Amino acid sequence: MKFYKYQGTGNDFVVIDDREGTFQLGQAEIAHLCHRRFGIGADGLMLLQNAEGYDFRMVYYNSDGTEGSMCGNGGRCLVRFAADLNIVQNFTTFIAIDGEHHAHIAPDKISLHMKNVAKIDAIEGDYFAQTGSPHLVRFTSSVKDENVQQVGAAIRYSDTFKPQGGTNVNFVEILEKGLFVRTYERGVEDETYSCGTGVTAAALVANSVKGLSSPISIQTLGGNLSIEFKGDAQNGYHDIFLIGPAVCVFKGEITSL
Ligand SMILES: N[C@@H](CCC[C@H](N)C(=O)O)C(=O)O
Repeated sequence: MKFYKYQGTGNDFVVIDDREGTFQLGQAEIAHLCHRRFGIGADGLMLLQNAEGYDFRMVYYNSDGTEGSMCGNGGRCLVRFAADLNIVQNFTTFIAIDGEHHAHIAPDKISLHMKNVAKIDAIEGDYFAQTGSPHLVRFTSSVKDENVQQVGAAIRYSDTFKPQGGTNVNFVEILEKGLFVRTYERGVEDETYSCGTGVTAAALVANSVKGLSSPISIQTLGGNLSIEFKGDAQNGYHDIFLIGPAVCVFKGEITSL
């Protein structure tokens, strides 16, 4: 089976062209391919499939092999893949697990339209937003000193989030210009270098609670992103764009599973 490897600010993905609809691997096999010792190594695996009325369908699996909710960086990488395959050029409309998305394509960046966010919830001193995936946002004065793995896992598996299948957890420091965000990702069960739906949640919460205005620059361990949006916490957020680089790293052939 032929595969491609893409990354967007260090959030990395195995990508498969499944327009013929022949992909049949199960959870254990997907987890194996994403394993960084025994497989290709990635935060997730994505399929690009045909979808009537759209340029393509995005199917996203976390690195543990479970089907994930929306992945913002994955969406940006799959748009780049569709452009590399010449399925789309400057603009695309595609369908993902959380509904329709469109994106603008430039050589150095993909601007991905994210779903509207109706509200921000305050939860025990933290904040929660659903940006296609569930995200807790915790402000901190020094994000580099946070134990993202340990504290993130404790929140992800806490009783508060258990009924809804857990949550992703973002630690957010306000910088002179923008935010520095580190994310514990559900389904990877570790910190990733960047999380698109996570930085989107962080930006909207920063607007709602700290008054930062659009566009908001985001620093992650894997590089820089930008979030544009309209609206506010009272009336909800719309026209939200996740903007940043997405590139093909290499391609190859899967020879054993
Ligand atoms: N890396 C992603 C988020 C992926 C979804 C998440 N792990 C989940 O299933 O909750 C992003 O860039 O948004």
